[in-house]
Amino acid sequence: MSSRLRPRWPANTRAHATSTRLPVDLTSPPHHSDLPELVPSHAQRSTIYALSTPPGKGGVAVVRISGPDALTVWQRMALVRASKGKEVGPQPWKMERCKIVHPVSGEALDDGLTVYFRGPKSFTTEDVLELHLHSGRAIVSAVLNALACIPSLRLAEPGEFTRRAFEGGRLDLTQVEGLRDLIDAETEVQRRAALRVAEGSARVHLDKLRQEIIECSALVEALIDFGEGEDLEDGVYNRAREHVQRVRKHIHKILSDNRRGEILRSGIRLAIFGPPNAGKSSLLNFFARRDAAIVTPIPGTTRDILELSLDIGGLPVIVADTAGLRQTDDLVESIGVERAQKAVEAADVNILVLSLPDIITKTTSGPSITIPPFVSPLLTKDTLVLLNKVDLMTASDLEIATQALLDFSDSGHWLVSLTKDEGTDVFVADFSAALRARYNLLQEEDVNESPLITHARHRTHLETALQFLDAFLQTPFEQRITDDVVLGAEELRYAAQAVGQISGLIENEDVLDVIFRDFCIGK
Ligand SMILES: Nc1nc2c(ncn2[C@@H]2O[C@H](COP(=O)(O)OP(=O)(O)OP(=O)(O)O)[C@@H](O)[C@H]2O)c(=O)[nH]1
Ligand SMILES: [K+]
Ligand SMILES: [Mg+2]
Repeated sequence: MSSRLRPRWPANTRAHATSTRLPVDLTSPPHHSDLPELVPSHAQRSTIYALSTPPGKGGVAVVRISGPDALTVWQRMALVRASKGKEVGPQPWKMERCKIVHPVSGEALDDGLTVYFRGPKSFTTEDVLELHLHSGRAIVSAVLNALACIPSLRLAEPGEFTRRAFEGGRLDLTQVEGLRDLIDAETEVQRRAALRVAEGSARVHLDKLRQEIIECSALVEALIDFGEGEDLEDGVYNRAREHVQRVRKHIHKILSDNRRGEILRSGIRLAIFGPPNAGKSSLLNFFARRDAAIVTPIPGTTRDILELSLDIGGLPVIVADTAGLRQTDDLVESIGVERAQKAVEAADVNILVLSLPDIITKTTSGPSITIPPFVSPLLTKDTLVLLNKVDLMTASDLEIATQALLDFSDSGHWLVSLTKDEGTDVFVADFSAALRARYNLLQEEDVNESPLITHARHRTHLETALQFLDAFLQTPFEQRITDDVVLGAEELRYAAQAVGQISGLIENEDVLDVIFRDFCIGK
């Protein structure tokens, strides 16, 4: 065996590799084991506590305690009536009625319930105690103050319970994000998608992907171990190459998802646009079911963009009402028109509102539709079109108009009267169906096909992985022999590492801090 290749991961290969060949410099060192140690020693851990339910008056408040002294807290603060012959101690995973008392004075603070979760079978994987109290300001603050009297305890940081669950290996980072998205979910679609991720759908998928890359790198490493100089088996190398090509294709497919997961998580950006007085603000108010925007018969009423986060047919949609598009000398209005154009370009979905009587013209050769000049540049094949004010049309005019509309829009158009509430039911049903179709949510079950990328962070790491795989594929076999097979294996390792980072393997502290900071205290 070549002595140059014998040490599998010489300390200097990384420096060589990152400075000359690799597309991205990952500052973390290459890992020898596939699964870096995630579980830190619990020995020096402090015991944390916090109120885990919203503060204020209510049925129940839950104070959560996690860490090595959870049991001590039970012993000092939970007064259980001991039945004869029974040993007094918490029965793990069972709710027990007790008096909650002050650990120093012994004064009764509340009559409540406790549950003791013995680690590692708990949310944080540590010993966890839950105190279920009556929810009231004085009760909760008395109990929190009492806990503060136990010297080894401290108040939890935001998201610290979840962070411990992550560090204990109970959740990977996608599950942590899924859990946060679940709590933040405002629509059915968001709730279902987040629940799937929290349950580990992305974790499983990514784990498999990472394993596949590791298998590729094992094949290449086999060459390093057994290859004899010029006689390296090209069969093995080609097998690895084919395998890498498959993985590359898979990642590429995940990345070409039209940002579906991210859009569903943060909301579909919908811009309402059209000429003045078409009924754009009326449409926003219709979606919102309240008078959110000013509606008047004066053209140019809306000047600035008005955005609302709404639930439309179970989908999260951020709806923007915009200024009517027209040529104007009014400075304020012209800024509004400019903003409207930008909003249309930035939106995920656009809906054009037109006043039907205003766009139908009767010519000698029959009726025709005229799209106002300011509007037509923004009209694309994906634009949805709402033809409003049908109540102002006579039945015969409407029939003529319908004929003229046949080939009007690829993505669908609807005839409505927003003031008379005509055609609006069909419109809402069709409109949300069109959105669902666009985001692959045709059936309820399709949500179970939850998107893999729900955060920009995931996309970044997958793109990095793709770059490493490409770097590997760029070098042909012949060059590998004379060049450096170790480098090829390393490129694959970096790719595996990048995928692993999505799950939180070797994610850096700053990134973790940002992710957990968005949780509230007690979660
Ligand atoms: N007859 C009739 N009038 C309508 C209908 N929808 C809206 N209108 C009226 O049309 C006028 C303009 O409506 P808006 O919602 O303010 O129109 P807009 O497109 O937001 O107008 P700008 O903000 O000025 O660009 C108001 O007087 C509405 O009451 C409809 O279906 N039928
Ligand atoms: K108006
Ligand atoms: Mg308006």
